[in-house]
Amino acid sequence: MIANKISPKESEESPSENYSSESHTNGKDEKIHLQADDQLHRYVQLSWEDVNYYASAEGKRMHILKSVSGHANPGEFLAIMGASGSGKTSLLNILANRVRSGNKAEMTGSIFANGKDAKEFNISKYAAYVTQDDVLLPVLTPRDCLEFYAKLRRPGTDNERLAKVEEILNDLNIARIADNLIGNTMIKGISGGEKKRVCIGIELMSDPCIIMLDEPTSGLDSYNAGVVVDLLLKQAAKGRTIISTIHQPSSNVFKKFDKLLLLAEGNVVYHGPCDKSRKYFAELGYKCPKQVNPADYYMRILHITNRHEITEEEQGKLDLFVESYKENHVKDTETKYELTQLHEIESYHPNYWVEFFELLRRSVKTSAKNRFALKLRLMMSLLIGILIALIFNDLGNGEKAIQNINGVLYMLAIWPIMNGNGSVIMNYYMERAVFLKEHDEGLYGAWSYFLSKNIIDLPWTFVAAILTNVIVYFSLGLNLHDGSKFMIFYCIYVMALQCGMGFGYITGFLFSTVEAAHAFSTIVLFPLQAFGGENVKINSIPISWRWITYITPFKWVFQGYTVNEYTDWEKDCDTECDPLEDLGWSDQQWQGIVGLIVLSTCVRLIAFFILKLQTRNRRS
Ligand SMILES: Nc1ncnc2c1ncn2[C@@H]1O[C@H](COP(=O)(O)OP(=O)(O)OP(=O)(O)O)[C@@H](O)[C@H]1O
Repeated sequence: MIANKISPKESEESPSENYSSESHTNGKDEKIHLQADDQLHRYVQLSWEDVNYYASAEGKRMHILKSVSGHANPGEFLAIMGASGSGKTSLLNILANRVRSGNKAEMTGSIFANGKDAKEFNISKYAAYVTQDDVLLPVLTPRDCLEFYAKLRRPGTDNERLAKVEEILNDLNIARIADNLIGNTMIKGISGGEKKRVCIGIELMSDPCIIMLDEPTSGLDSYNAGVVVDLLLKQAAKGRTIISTIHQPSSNVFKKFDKLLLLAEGNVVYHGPCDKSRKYFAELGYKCPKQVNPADYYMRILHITNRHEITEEEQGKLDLFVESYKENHVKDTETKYELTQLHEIESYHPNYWVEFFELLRRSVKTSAKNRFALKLRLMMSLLIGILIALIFNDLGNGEKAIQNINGVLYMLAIWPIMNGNGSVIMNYYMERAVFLKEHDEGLYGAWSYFLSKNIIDLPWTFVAAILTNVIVYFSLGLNLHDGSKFMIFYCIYVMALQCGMGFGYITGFLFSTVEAAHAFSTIVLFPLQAFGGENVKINSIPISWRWITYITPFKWVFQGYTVNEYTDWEKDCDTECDPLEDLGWSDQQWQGIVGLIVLSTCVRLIAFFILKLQTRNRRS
């Protein structure tokens, strides 16, 4: 075999943009050439030199990767193996350009793609990354997922996109289950191996030259692990470069890998053909018995019980492996594929409206397919309506009626705000991981996502509101002076739901766990209820605290309801009572409504600002 090392300088000097020199092969004609006019169809050899990675945690600086060098060829499957904590994922993330040097982490070294320094262009345009967790929406089908990605990642006509979806479904052997729900622990769906194939399919949608995968077989039985590896080998056979971290492969799976990179405590201890690894370790005095899985054997000999207190024996073994590798390793970058100079390519980006429309379409699908959530929401609205109607069954007359009506109206102010807030938090956390992944990948922007969420919320708020409103309003006989009274009441209720949802978005976007979001929204909304005008009269709130009445949605909703109810009120009242004056506000209907609109708008703008800030921080 011919060992060679090609510097980026050499490649730049290459006259025909062909970076591979004649010395690569016995003759140029043996190379597999690029398909004509297909810019995406590049064969990419990734190599990395002297990569060091340091990270700080709890005041300690750790040297995670120690002068790691290596390469991955097009048409080959490179498996990165090593004990837990050896640095496999760190290396993969660095190669995928997912690690930035900063306060807590520092990375040195160079990465080249076909000889060109990856700092000079964005390697992620050529590479796809499949995370260890399957980040998918459980209520969609594999076809839904692929079609969504096809729309946002692929140029061309709809027919061409659909043809690509079919091609990938067939390639990955998931056409048979393409219309089944993906599922999760609550919803019965496709198997773990099939989910992993959907994740790979999603990445194939952008025709990547390199596919990087973080432990794609973890959690799968040996049969399914074999299926996933076979499918990846099929992709390698098309000239793609496959780099994958692998945890405990079976012997059957192990022998399928073309190349192996073994890490121990951040050091490379073997990098070369997988089938030659047995011989290599045998020569060092560590002969893997015939009937033993080499992957298990290597893990055993490389195992370190406690990396903070390495024993002498462990250190001796580690030194032997590291030094032997340094002395004996011969770099073999020969490949049968034509390697051309890479340059920055423009990824396909549809305009905002396409992003928005596709997100909206997906939200409609997820809402329609999530029948349980839909039924639950409707049942809740119905039950709350019936409960309030039963509790306030007899409103009475005079001052008693005022007290009861205030009570029922205040409950109808609290419920939609709390309900809107809670439902948004629950919904957002169900899809948060998917949103963040897709946004990080640049599939769509925060604006398209936020707008689509706000639009999809609308029909639900109208339906949920009408159920509760009709039951309560008519069974209790609230003000029916004319038809507009009910409509105003209904609109205020819908706006209250919308405002509550806005609060839900703020807390959802602020916190990374659903528990923290619920706790925070309770801490904020609960005290705000006290300033709504029913518990403590506005006039008796100290002046220095009165500003809170402007930012509490409960007050604006309650004011809107009460003005609507008590103007043209037809209940008997013995005393000279004026319920509105008593509450501390005028009979101007517009005040409550305008207050609510302004507050809802501010809340949504704040939510969007937080989302934008969070997503921008993540991307950078
Ligand atoms: N940003 C970071 N901050 C602190 N420690 C880190 C960071 N990145 C990696 N590490 C530490 O570096 C070591 C290697 O991590 P890495 O995830 O790369 O290992 P791994 O071989 O993939 O392990 P596993 O197989 O368990 O996933 C671990 O001890 C990990 O805790």
